[in-house]
Amino acid sequence: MAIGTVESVAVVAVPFPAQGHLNQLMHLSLLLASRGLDVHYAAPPAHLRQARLRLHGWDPDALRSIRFHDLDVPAYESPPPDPTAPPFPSHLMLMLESFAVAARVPLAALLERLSASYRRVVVVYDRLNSFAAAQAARLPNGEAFGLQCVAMSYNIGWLDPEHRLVREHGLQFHPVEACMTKEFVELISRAEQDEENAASSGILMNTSRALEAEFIDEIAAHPMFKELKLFAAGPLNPLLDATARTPGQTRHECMDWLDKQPLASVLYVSFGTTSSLRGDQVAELAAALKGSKQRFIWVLRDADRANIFADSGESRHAELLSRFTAETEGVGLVITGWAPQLEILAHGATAAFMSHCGWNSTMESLSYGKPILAWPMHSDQPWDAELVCKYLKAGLLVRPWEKHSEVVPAEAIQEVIEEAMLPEKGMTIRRRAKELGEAVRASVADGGSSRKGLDDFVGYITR
Ligand SMILES: O=c1ccn([C@@H]2O[C@H](COP(=O)(O)OP(=O)(O)O[C@H]3O[C@H](CO)[C@@H](O)[C@H](O)[C@H]3O)[C@@H](O)[C@H]2O)c(=O)[nH]1
Repeated sequence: MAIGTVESVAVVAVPFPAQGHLNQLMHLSLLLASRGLDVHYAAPPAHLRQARLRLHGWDPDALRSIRFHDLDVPAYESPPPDPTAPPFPSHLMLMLESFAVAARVPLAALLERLSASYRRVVVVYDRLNSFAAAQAARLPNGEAFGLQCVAMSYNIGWLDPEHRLVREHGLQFHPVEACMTKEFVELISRAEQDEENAASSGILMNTSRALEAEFIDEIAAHPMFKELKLFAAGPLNPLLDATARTPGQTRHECMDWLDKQPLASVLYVSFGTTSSLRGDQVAELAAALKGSKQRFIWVLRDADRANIFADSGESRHAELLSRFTAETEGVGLVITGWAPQLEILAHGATAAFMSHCGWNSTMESLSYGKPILAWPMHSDQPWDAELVCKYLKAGLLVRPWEKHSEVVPAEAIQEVIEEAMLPEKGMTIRRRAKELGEAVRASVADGGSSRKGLDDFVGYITR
């Protein structure tokens, strides 16, 4: 597509500044750039750096196909997470509030500049950043689409926790106020209001009909959504092949260890980038991993700070770790830095994923056909755990949400690990996850529903 002519279309991606969101718009941006579109990705400087540094599943050279723009926001505090507090990442709120207010001005300036040289400016904003839709609406040639970064079925429960589909499938939608802070519920409500006022054209969904077809159809018919164009185009995360290698990237040392393990023998344990386990819970999990005698890779890190570069990288579990790694040498690995999650999940030696059920981890695990040992921590995660365990039947619950303020004892964790990992016991969920993995991969292949979703989106914005 020609650059800088009035004939062309510019896509401007405006991610919410937290890892689980930065990466989804980054994957989408790279997919759109690979279709020849001019893609601009705008975020505060530290978050641009973070998104590029933690790019996964893509050759880093692909980043050259996107133009990055700083959305300068005033300095914000970047405190460490408090592992003794409830697990919601409240330490990010100062930055998130400051971003929502301050990013409007530099974004408006960027959009005005682009508006003058492109036929159409398409703003794809994270739905938590609906202020960006309002900025697009001010342009004579602007159009806005929201990116839904969580499960589409989550919207059903949010709109109506007693919805027919929730009831019919025997699912439970836990009240949002019980899963996140009041401040964050307010932030979401403001975003919803902004989105409604800005009259966005539609929503792109990072989900696949292979997982959520009936929820997607229900949303499409809902009065709040039926005027919108909906495109289910997920998973946006790259699907690596069986070699589990990302072209152009240096392989993490844990992959050499995985190469030496038998097929489907390793449990991968990680809780994403917004949860920190209490010290006593870490000790119980360590005892369960050791007691289960299963091979494992455990990513033991605290939640990200608002500015990840303000973190020294030191682990508060150094003492436990030195003992634990000696006791489990040869059986497992602990990673305290950034783990190559996509490569680990793609690898044939990985059998299952103990996860907090962030939507990325859920999609990534299922797209690689790996069952989930679900241990939700906050926000949409309790719903994702319901979806995975009860609806898709590709997981086991480690801890029901009702017990979220309790420490889960080692015996209970170990029992679930054994159920999932031992050949005869875990067979059902492993088989089901494999089937889903195949269906998800088919949906992004030629002729698949998610491939069509992305094609339709590109066709629409370049009309
Ligand atoms: O060492 C690590 C740790 C994480 N990841 C990646 O980081 C992302 C983490 O995202 P996710 O699994 O969604 O967890 P969170 O970071 O907790 O995500 C936040 O954002 C999600 C999308 O909105 C929500 O579903 C979650 O509830 C919310 O906590 C995934 O792509 C992982 O592959 C790595 O590659 N290496």
